[in-house]
Amino acid sequence: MDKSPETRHPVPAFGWAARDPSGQLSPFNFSRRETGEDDVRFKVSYCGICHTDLHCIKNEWGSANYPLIPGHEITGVVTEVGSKVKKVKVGDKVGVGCLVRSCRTCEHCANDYENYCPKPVFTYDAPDYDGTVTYGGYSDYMVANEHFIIKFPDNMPLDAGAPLLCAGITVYSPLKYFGLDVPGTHIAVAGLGGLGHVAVKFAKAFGAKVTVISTSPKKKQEALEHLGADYFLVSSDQDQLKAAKGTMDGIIDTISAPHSIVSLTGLLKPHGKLVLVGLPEKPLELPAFAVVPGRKTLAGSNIGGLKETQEMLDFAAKHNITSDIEVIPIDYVNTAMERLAKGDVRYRFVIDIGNTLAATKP
Ligand SMILES: NC(=O)c1ccc[n+]([C@@H]2O[C@H](COP(=O)([O-])OP(=O)(O)OC[C@H]3O[C@@H](n4cnc5c(N)ncnc54)[C@H](O)[C@@H]3O)[C@@H](O)[C@H]2O)c1
Ligand SMILES: [Zn+2]
Ligand SMILES: [Zn+2]
Repeated sequence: MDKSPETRHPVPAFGWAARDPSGQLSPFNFSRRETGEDDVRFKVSYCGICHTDLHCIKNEWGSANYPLIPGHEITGVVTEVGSKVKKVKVGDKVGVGCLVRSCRTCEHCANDYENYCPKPVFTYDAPDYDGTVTYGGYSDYMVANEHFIIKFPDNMPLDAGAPLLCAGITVYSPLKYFGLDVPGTHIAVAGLGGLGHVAVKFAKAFGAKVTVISTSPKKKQEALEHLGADYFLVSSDQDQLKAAKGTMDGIIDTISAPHSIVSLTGLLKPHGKLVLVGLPEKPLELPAFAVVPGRKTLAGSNIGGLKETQEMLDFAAKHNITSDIEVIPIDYVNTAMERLAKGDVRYRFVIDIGNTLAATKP
């Protein structure tokens, strides 16, 4: 097989790629496949910057292959559909999240959990079934099988809606699955970044009482007044942790860096559930005493299936939930990554691909 990214497929494409673990992104010519009979092609309008993009371009999980075009919160407008496509038509507003293929035959795919398929193809830096590598949404056009296309409701904006395709579903899915979507439940959200701030919005929409757990006291006023959280807890404040001990039904842990599990499980009621969605690059320490007394559950959750992603987006549209975003041009992306590493973003960077990418083409 032709290994050159530029000529591997018939359709020329352009994006920004990282070339090595410095994570610096720069213009990159590559190629995409033609629109197959089950495929949808769309012009990318916006792409969110997930912390996973940052972990990946810097090879923090040790699995990166370069050149790597990140981006899995991708929205745009359909430009071409294959002959068998029924879901959408040219001109429709659509999105693609973290997955672009799965086996579609295993028990997990059959149960709409493509995200737990043993043969998933992630949207970037993943081997596709034809042996080529996937490239993400910091690029001009996307092409994907219609099953992996999410339809955008009319009132859901393509910019502030984009982060829901990863951040949104990643927190919505565990709230539902672990029974934390019940009115009156006390939920904590640990880490108030891209995932965390939408977790607060979904938990409030489910009728929960919400505590934000953050390292930064500076975020308190905004969490309470703007995001609608009920309480705010500074994770380093032992007195506050003590006062909140044993009060929570569930915690969605979105923290991207190594941190203490035991100080979080201590906040749970007996039978409470701590659900990890953040993916720090180093192992977390788990003393048995964190979960055995009180029969607590420590669980994980990874994005969501396609049916649930559509359900999440429709729910968000109905409840006016979008991400709080800072829209940036593509040539700001390296600065945005530095700021994201420091937690300096309210709360998601979204790249204006549609209006800024083409001008950077060499
Ligand atoms: N499981 C999944 O399906 C999934 C999906 C998307 C992202 N992720 C992972 O989730 C994590 C968060 O992603 P994001 O895009 O929201 O990142 P983000 O950088 O926007 O948010 C992370 C937040 O955690 C805060 N934080 C760091 N250390 C903390 C501590 N000790 N206590 C409290 N807060 C702390 C940061 O200040 C930041 O606000 C990343 O590791 C990412 O890779 C997982
Ligand atoms: Zn993501
Ligand atoms: Zn499968």
